[in-house]
Amino acid sequence: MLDTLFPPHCLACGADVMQAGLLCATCVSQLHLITSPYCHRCALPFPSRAAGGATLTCTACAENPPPWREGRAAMVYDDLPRQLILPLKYADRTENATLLARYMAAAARGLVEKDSIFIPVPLHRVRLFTRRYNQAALLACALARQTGASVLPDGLERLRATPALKGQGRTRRQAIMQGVIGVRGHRLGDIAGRHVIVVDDVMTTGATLAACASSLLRAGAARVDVLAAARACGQHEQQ
Ligand SMILES: O=P(O)(O)OC[C@H]1O[C@@H](O)[C@H](O)[C@@H]1O
Repeated sequence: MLDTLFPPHCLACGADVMQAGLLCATCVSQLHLITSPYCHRCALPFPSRAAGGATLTCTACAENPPPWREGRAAMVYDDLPRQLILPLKYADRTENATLLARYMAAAARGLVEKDSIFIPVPLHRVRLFTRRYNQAALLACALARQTGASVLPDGLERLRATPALKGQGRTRRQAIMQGVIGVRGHRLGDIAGRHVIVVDDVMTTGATLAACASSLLRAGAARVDVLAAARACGQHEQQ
């Protein structure tokens, strides 16, 4: 009945689909899912297994290892993921989180244990007030529903408002994120000794996820991994 009144549409292009919450076949074929081989620290796809060396680690991560243990991302951040993530972030298309989380859960296979906790990258309270929701928290909650692991949507907080990272290089992004993320005091007991997976929509340089991972490790998390819906790389790095 509802499908007759509101026929389901592809979440990216709007074409008719059989079931709500999905992509049409054409859009699915445009997704570049990140499958092996990729850098195990930052999820950067490698052109070949040999390119990652014996440890499957990219040069940037080998030279400057990130604070987290493993990094995964579901897809390359190119045109199609942009059509899902930007509306999720800026146009109230919150239903896109469920679909993206499905791809993220697949990318995180083998990483999520039943006692793992998903914690989203936090928004500053002013940004949260204007946007009314945190897109990373929606992804983390959908991941928890889909995997059976737990979620702490308010585990981390952004201690001060930061300028947009779009268009900024790695060094500037790291400087902007310095000391910006903290663990909420009332969540310290939930985090100490636990395996945490930090969740975000996009990983570009990893500066944001690194700030989160460092705070969680300082707060006593036993292990921190990171999981993004999309990994910006190459010509798609500016977002
Ligand atoms: O910190 P890096 O990985 O450079 O940039 C990714 C961040 O920049 C934001 O737009 C994204 O939502 C994400 O939080």
